[in-house]
Amino acid sequence: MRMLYNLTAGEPNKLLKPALYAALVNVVNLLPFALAMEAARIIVVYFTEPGALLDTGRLWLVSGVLLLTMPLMFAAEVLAYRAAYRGAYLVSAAGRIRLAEHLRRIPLGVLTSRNAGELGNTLMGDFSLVEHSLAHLLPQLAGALVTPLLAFGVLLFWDWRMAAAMFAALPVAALLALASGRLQAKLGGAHMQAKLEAINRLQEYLTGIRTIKSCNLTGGRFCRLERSLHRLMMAGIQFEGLLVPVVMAAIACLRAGLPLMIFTGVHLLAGGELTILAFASFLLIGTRIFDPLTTALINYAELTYNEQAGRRIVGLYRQPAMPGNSAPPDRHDIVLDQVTFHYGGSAVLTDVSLQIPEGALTALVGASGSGKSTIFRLLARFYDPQQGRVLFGGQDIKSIAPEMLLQKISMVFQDVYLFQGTIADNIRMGRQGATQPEVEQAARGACCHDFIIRLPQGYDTVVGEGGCTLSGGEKQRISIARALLKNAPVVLLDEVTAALDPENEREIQQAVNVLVQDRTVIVIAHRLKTVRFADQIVVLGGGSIVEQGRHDELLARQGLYAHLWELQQTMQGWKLENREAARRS
Ligand SMILES: Nc1ncnc2c1ncn2[C@@H]1O[C@H](COP(=O)(O)OP(=O)(O)OP(=O)(O)O)[C@@H](O)[C@H]1O
Repeated sequence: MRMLYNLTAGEPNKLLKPALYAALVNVVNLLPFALAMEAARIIVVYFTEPGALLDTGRLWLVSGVLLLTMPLMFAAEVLAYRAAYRGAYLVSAAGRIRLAEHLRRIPLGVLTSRNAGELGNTLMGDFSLVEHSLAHLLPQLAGALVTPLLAFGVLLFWDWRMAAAMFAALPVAALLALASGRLQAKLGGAHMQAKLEAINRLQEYLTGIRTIKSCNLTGGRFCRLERSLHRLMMAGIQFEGLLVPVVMAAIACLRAGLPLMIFTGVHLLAGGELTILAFASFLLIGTRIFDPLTTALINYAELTYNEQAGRRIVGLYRQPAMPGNSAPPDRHDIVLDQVTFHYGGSAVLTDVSLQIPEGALTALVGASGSGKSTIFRLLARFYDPQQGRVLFGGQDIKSIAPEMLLQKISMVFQDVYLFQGTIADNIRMGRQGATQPEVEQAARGACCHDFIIRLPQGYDTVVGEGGCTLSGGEKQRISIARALLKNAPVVLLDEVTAALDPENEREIQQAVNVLVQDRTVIVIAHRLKTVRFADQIVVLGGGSIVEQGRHDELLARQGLYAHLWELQQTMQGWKLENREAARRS
């Protein structure tokens, strides 16, 4: 039952209709066979019973009915085909959307613990295997079992000795099939693992191709990919090589029923315990009955492999979504109340308490790895803290629906991802349904209108994968335009001007100034001079808040902030001196 549940990606009820139709097809397909048997009986009677006449009237009737069964078989096949395909495509299409939706609602940590290639494979590859099982394998299996079961019932009634001989080897074949299922699960798991690793290596190779080329790593990196592809090949060979003999042995066992039945038939015939007609009928049935059973055996082996794909899908469905379904309040102050958080290892934040007033600019500073981005992730509820609370407008954010919370927050990161589509579409991601003038107004505010209209297709220029490439500064301004269009009351800003040329920096600073007006702003500052005028500066270190206050207060305290400030001032001087020295030499 669990296998069926997994194979249908948690929707076994969707299998009912296709399986019923498949069984119907198999029953209808028995009709010509039964009619042929009746024709054979009429002819045998004519030849074996002295003085018997050839019943041509009945033979005509049998032929007529046989003709009529053809459209019936056709109709049954079409119905079964449609039921199977529709059911399968509906399950996979709706399932993919449902899973993608669900992924949005589960903690980011669950997703980042898996590779993007692995998730992509589940959404596409695993659903394809489920689709194939639903459209072909399961209906075929259901149908393939109906015919022999029916036949066994009829034959048992007719002559139990012949029926028993015909199916004598079935239990051994069934045991071998179960063993092949186990083997399939084990080897199939290893094969799937090798496949996922190859997908991940391929993705790594393609994503990092620029770095690989620039570092001249082509040889080394290609080896990694080549090794994983080789492992995949070996896993495939092992999988097929070990499994095929077991499946073939099960099929051979099954087919051994035919000679067994013939021996029994000859023995009974010689003893006068079986008529020629019965023997001929058993022979006829015997040559046909093992084909569906062979199909069932092969399908079972394949289904065991596909079940793992279904199990991965069901496993993701079962990941609990983040709790909370109430709307966020209208207040926009934020509080971290004794927050402790870790990603699975040691704590990144320990007992951190922080008040972020509404409408104020709060800057987070500290050494690399001190937990600045982690605080962002907690505020946006990508993760929930293990201890303590994050309060948004006085309300615990665990009770707020994640997507409703995100409506209140705009985020601008250093790494901007542009989706495949036009520039207008990319800005409109801030607010779906925004009009073209609204998009342009946001672009003007973010100082990107001028460069956009200089592009060949203006706002309709395609960017992202395969599209036009924008510079880092241009991408950042697009992401600020998105945030402006979203018009959220809280802005999380990862210092976006780092590593930009002065012209870009000036434009972005201008755009940021528009974005942060009258909003609650939390900014991660890498260069302290950019947040000199913040309402409060929070200095992080060793997983907790080391200092907190305004720029001047912190400088006067002569603590970590003053030290960092001093360091950054010296760094600038050092660079200039060295350039000067380089010029002189
Ligand atoms: N997804 C993750 N899984 C495990 N550990 C993580 C994860 N993200 C961050 N960390 C670890 O948590 C610590 C804090 O990381 P975080 O990104 O919050 O620091 P940061 O102050 O923003 O650093 P930077 O200034 O370099 O961006 C680091 O030691 C980092 O290695």
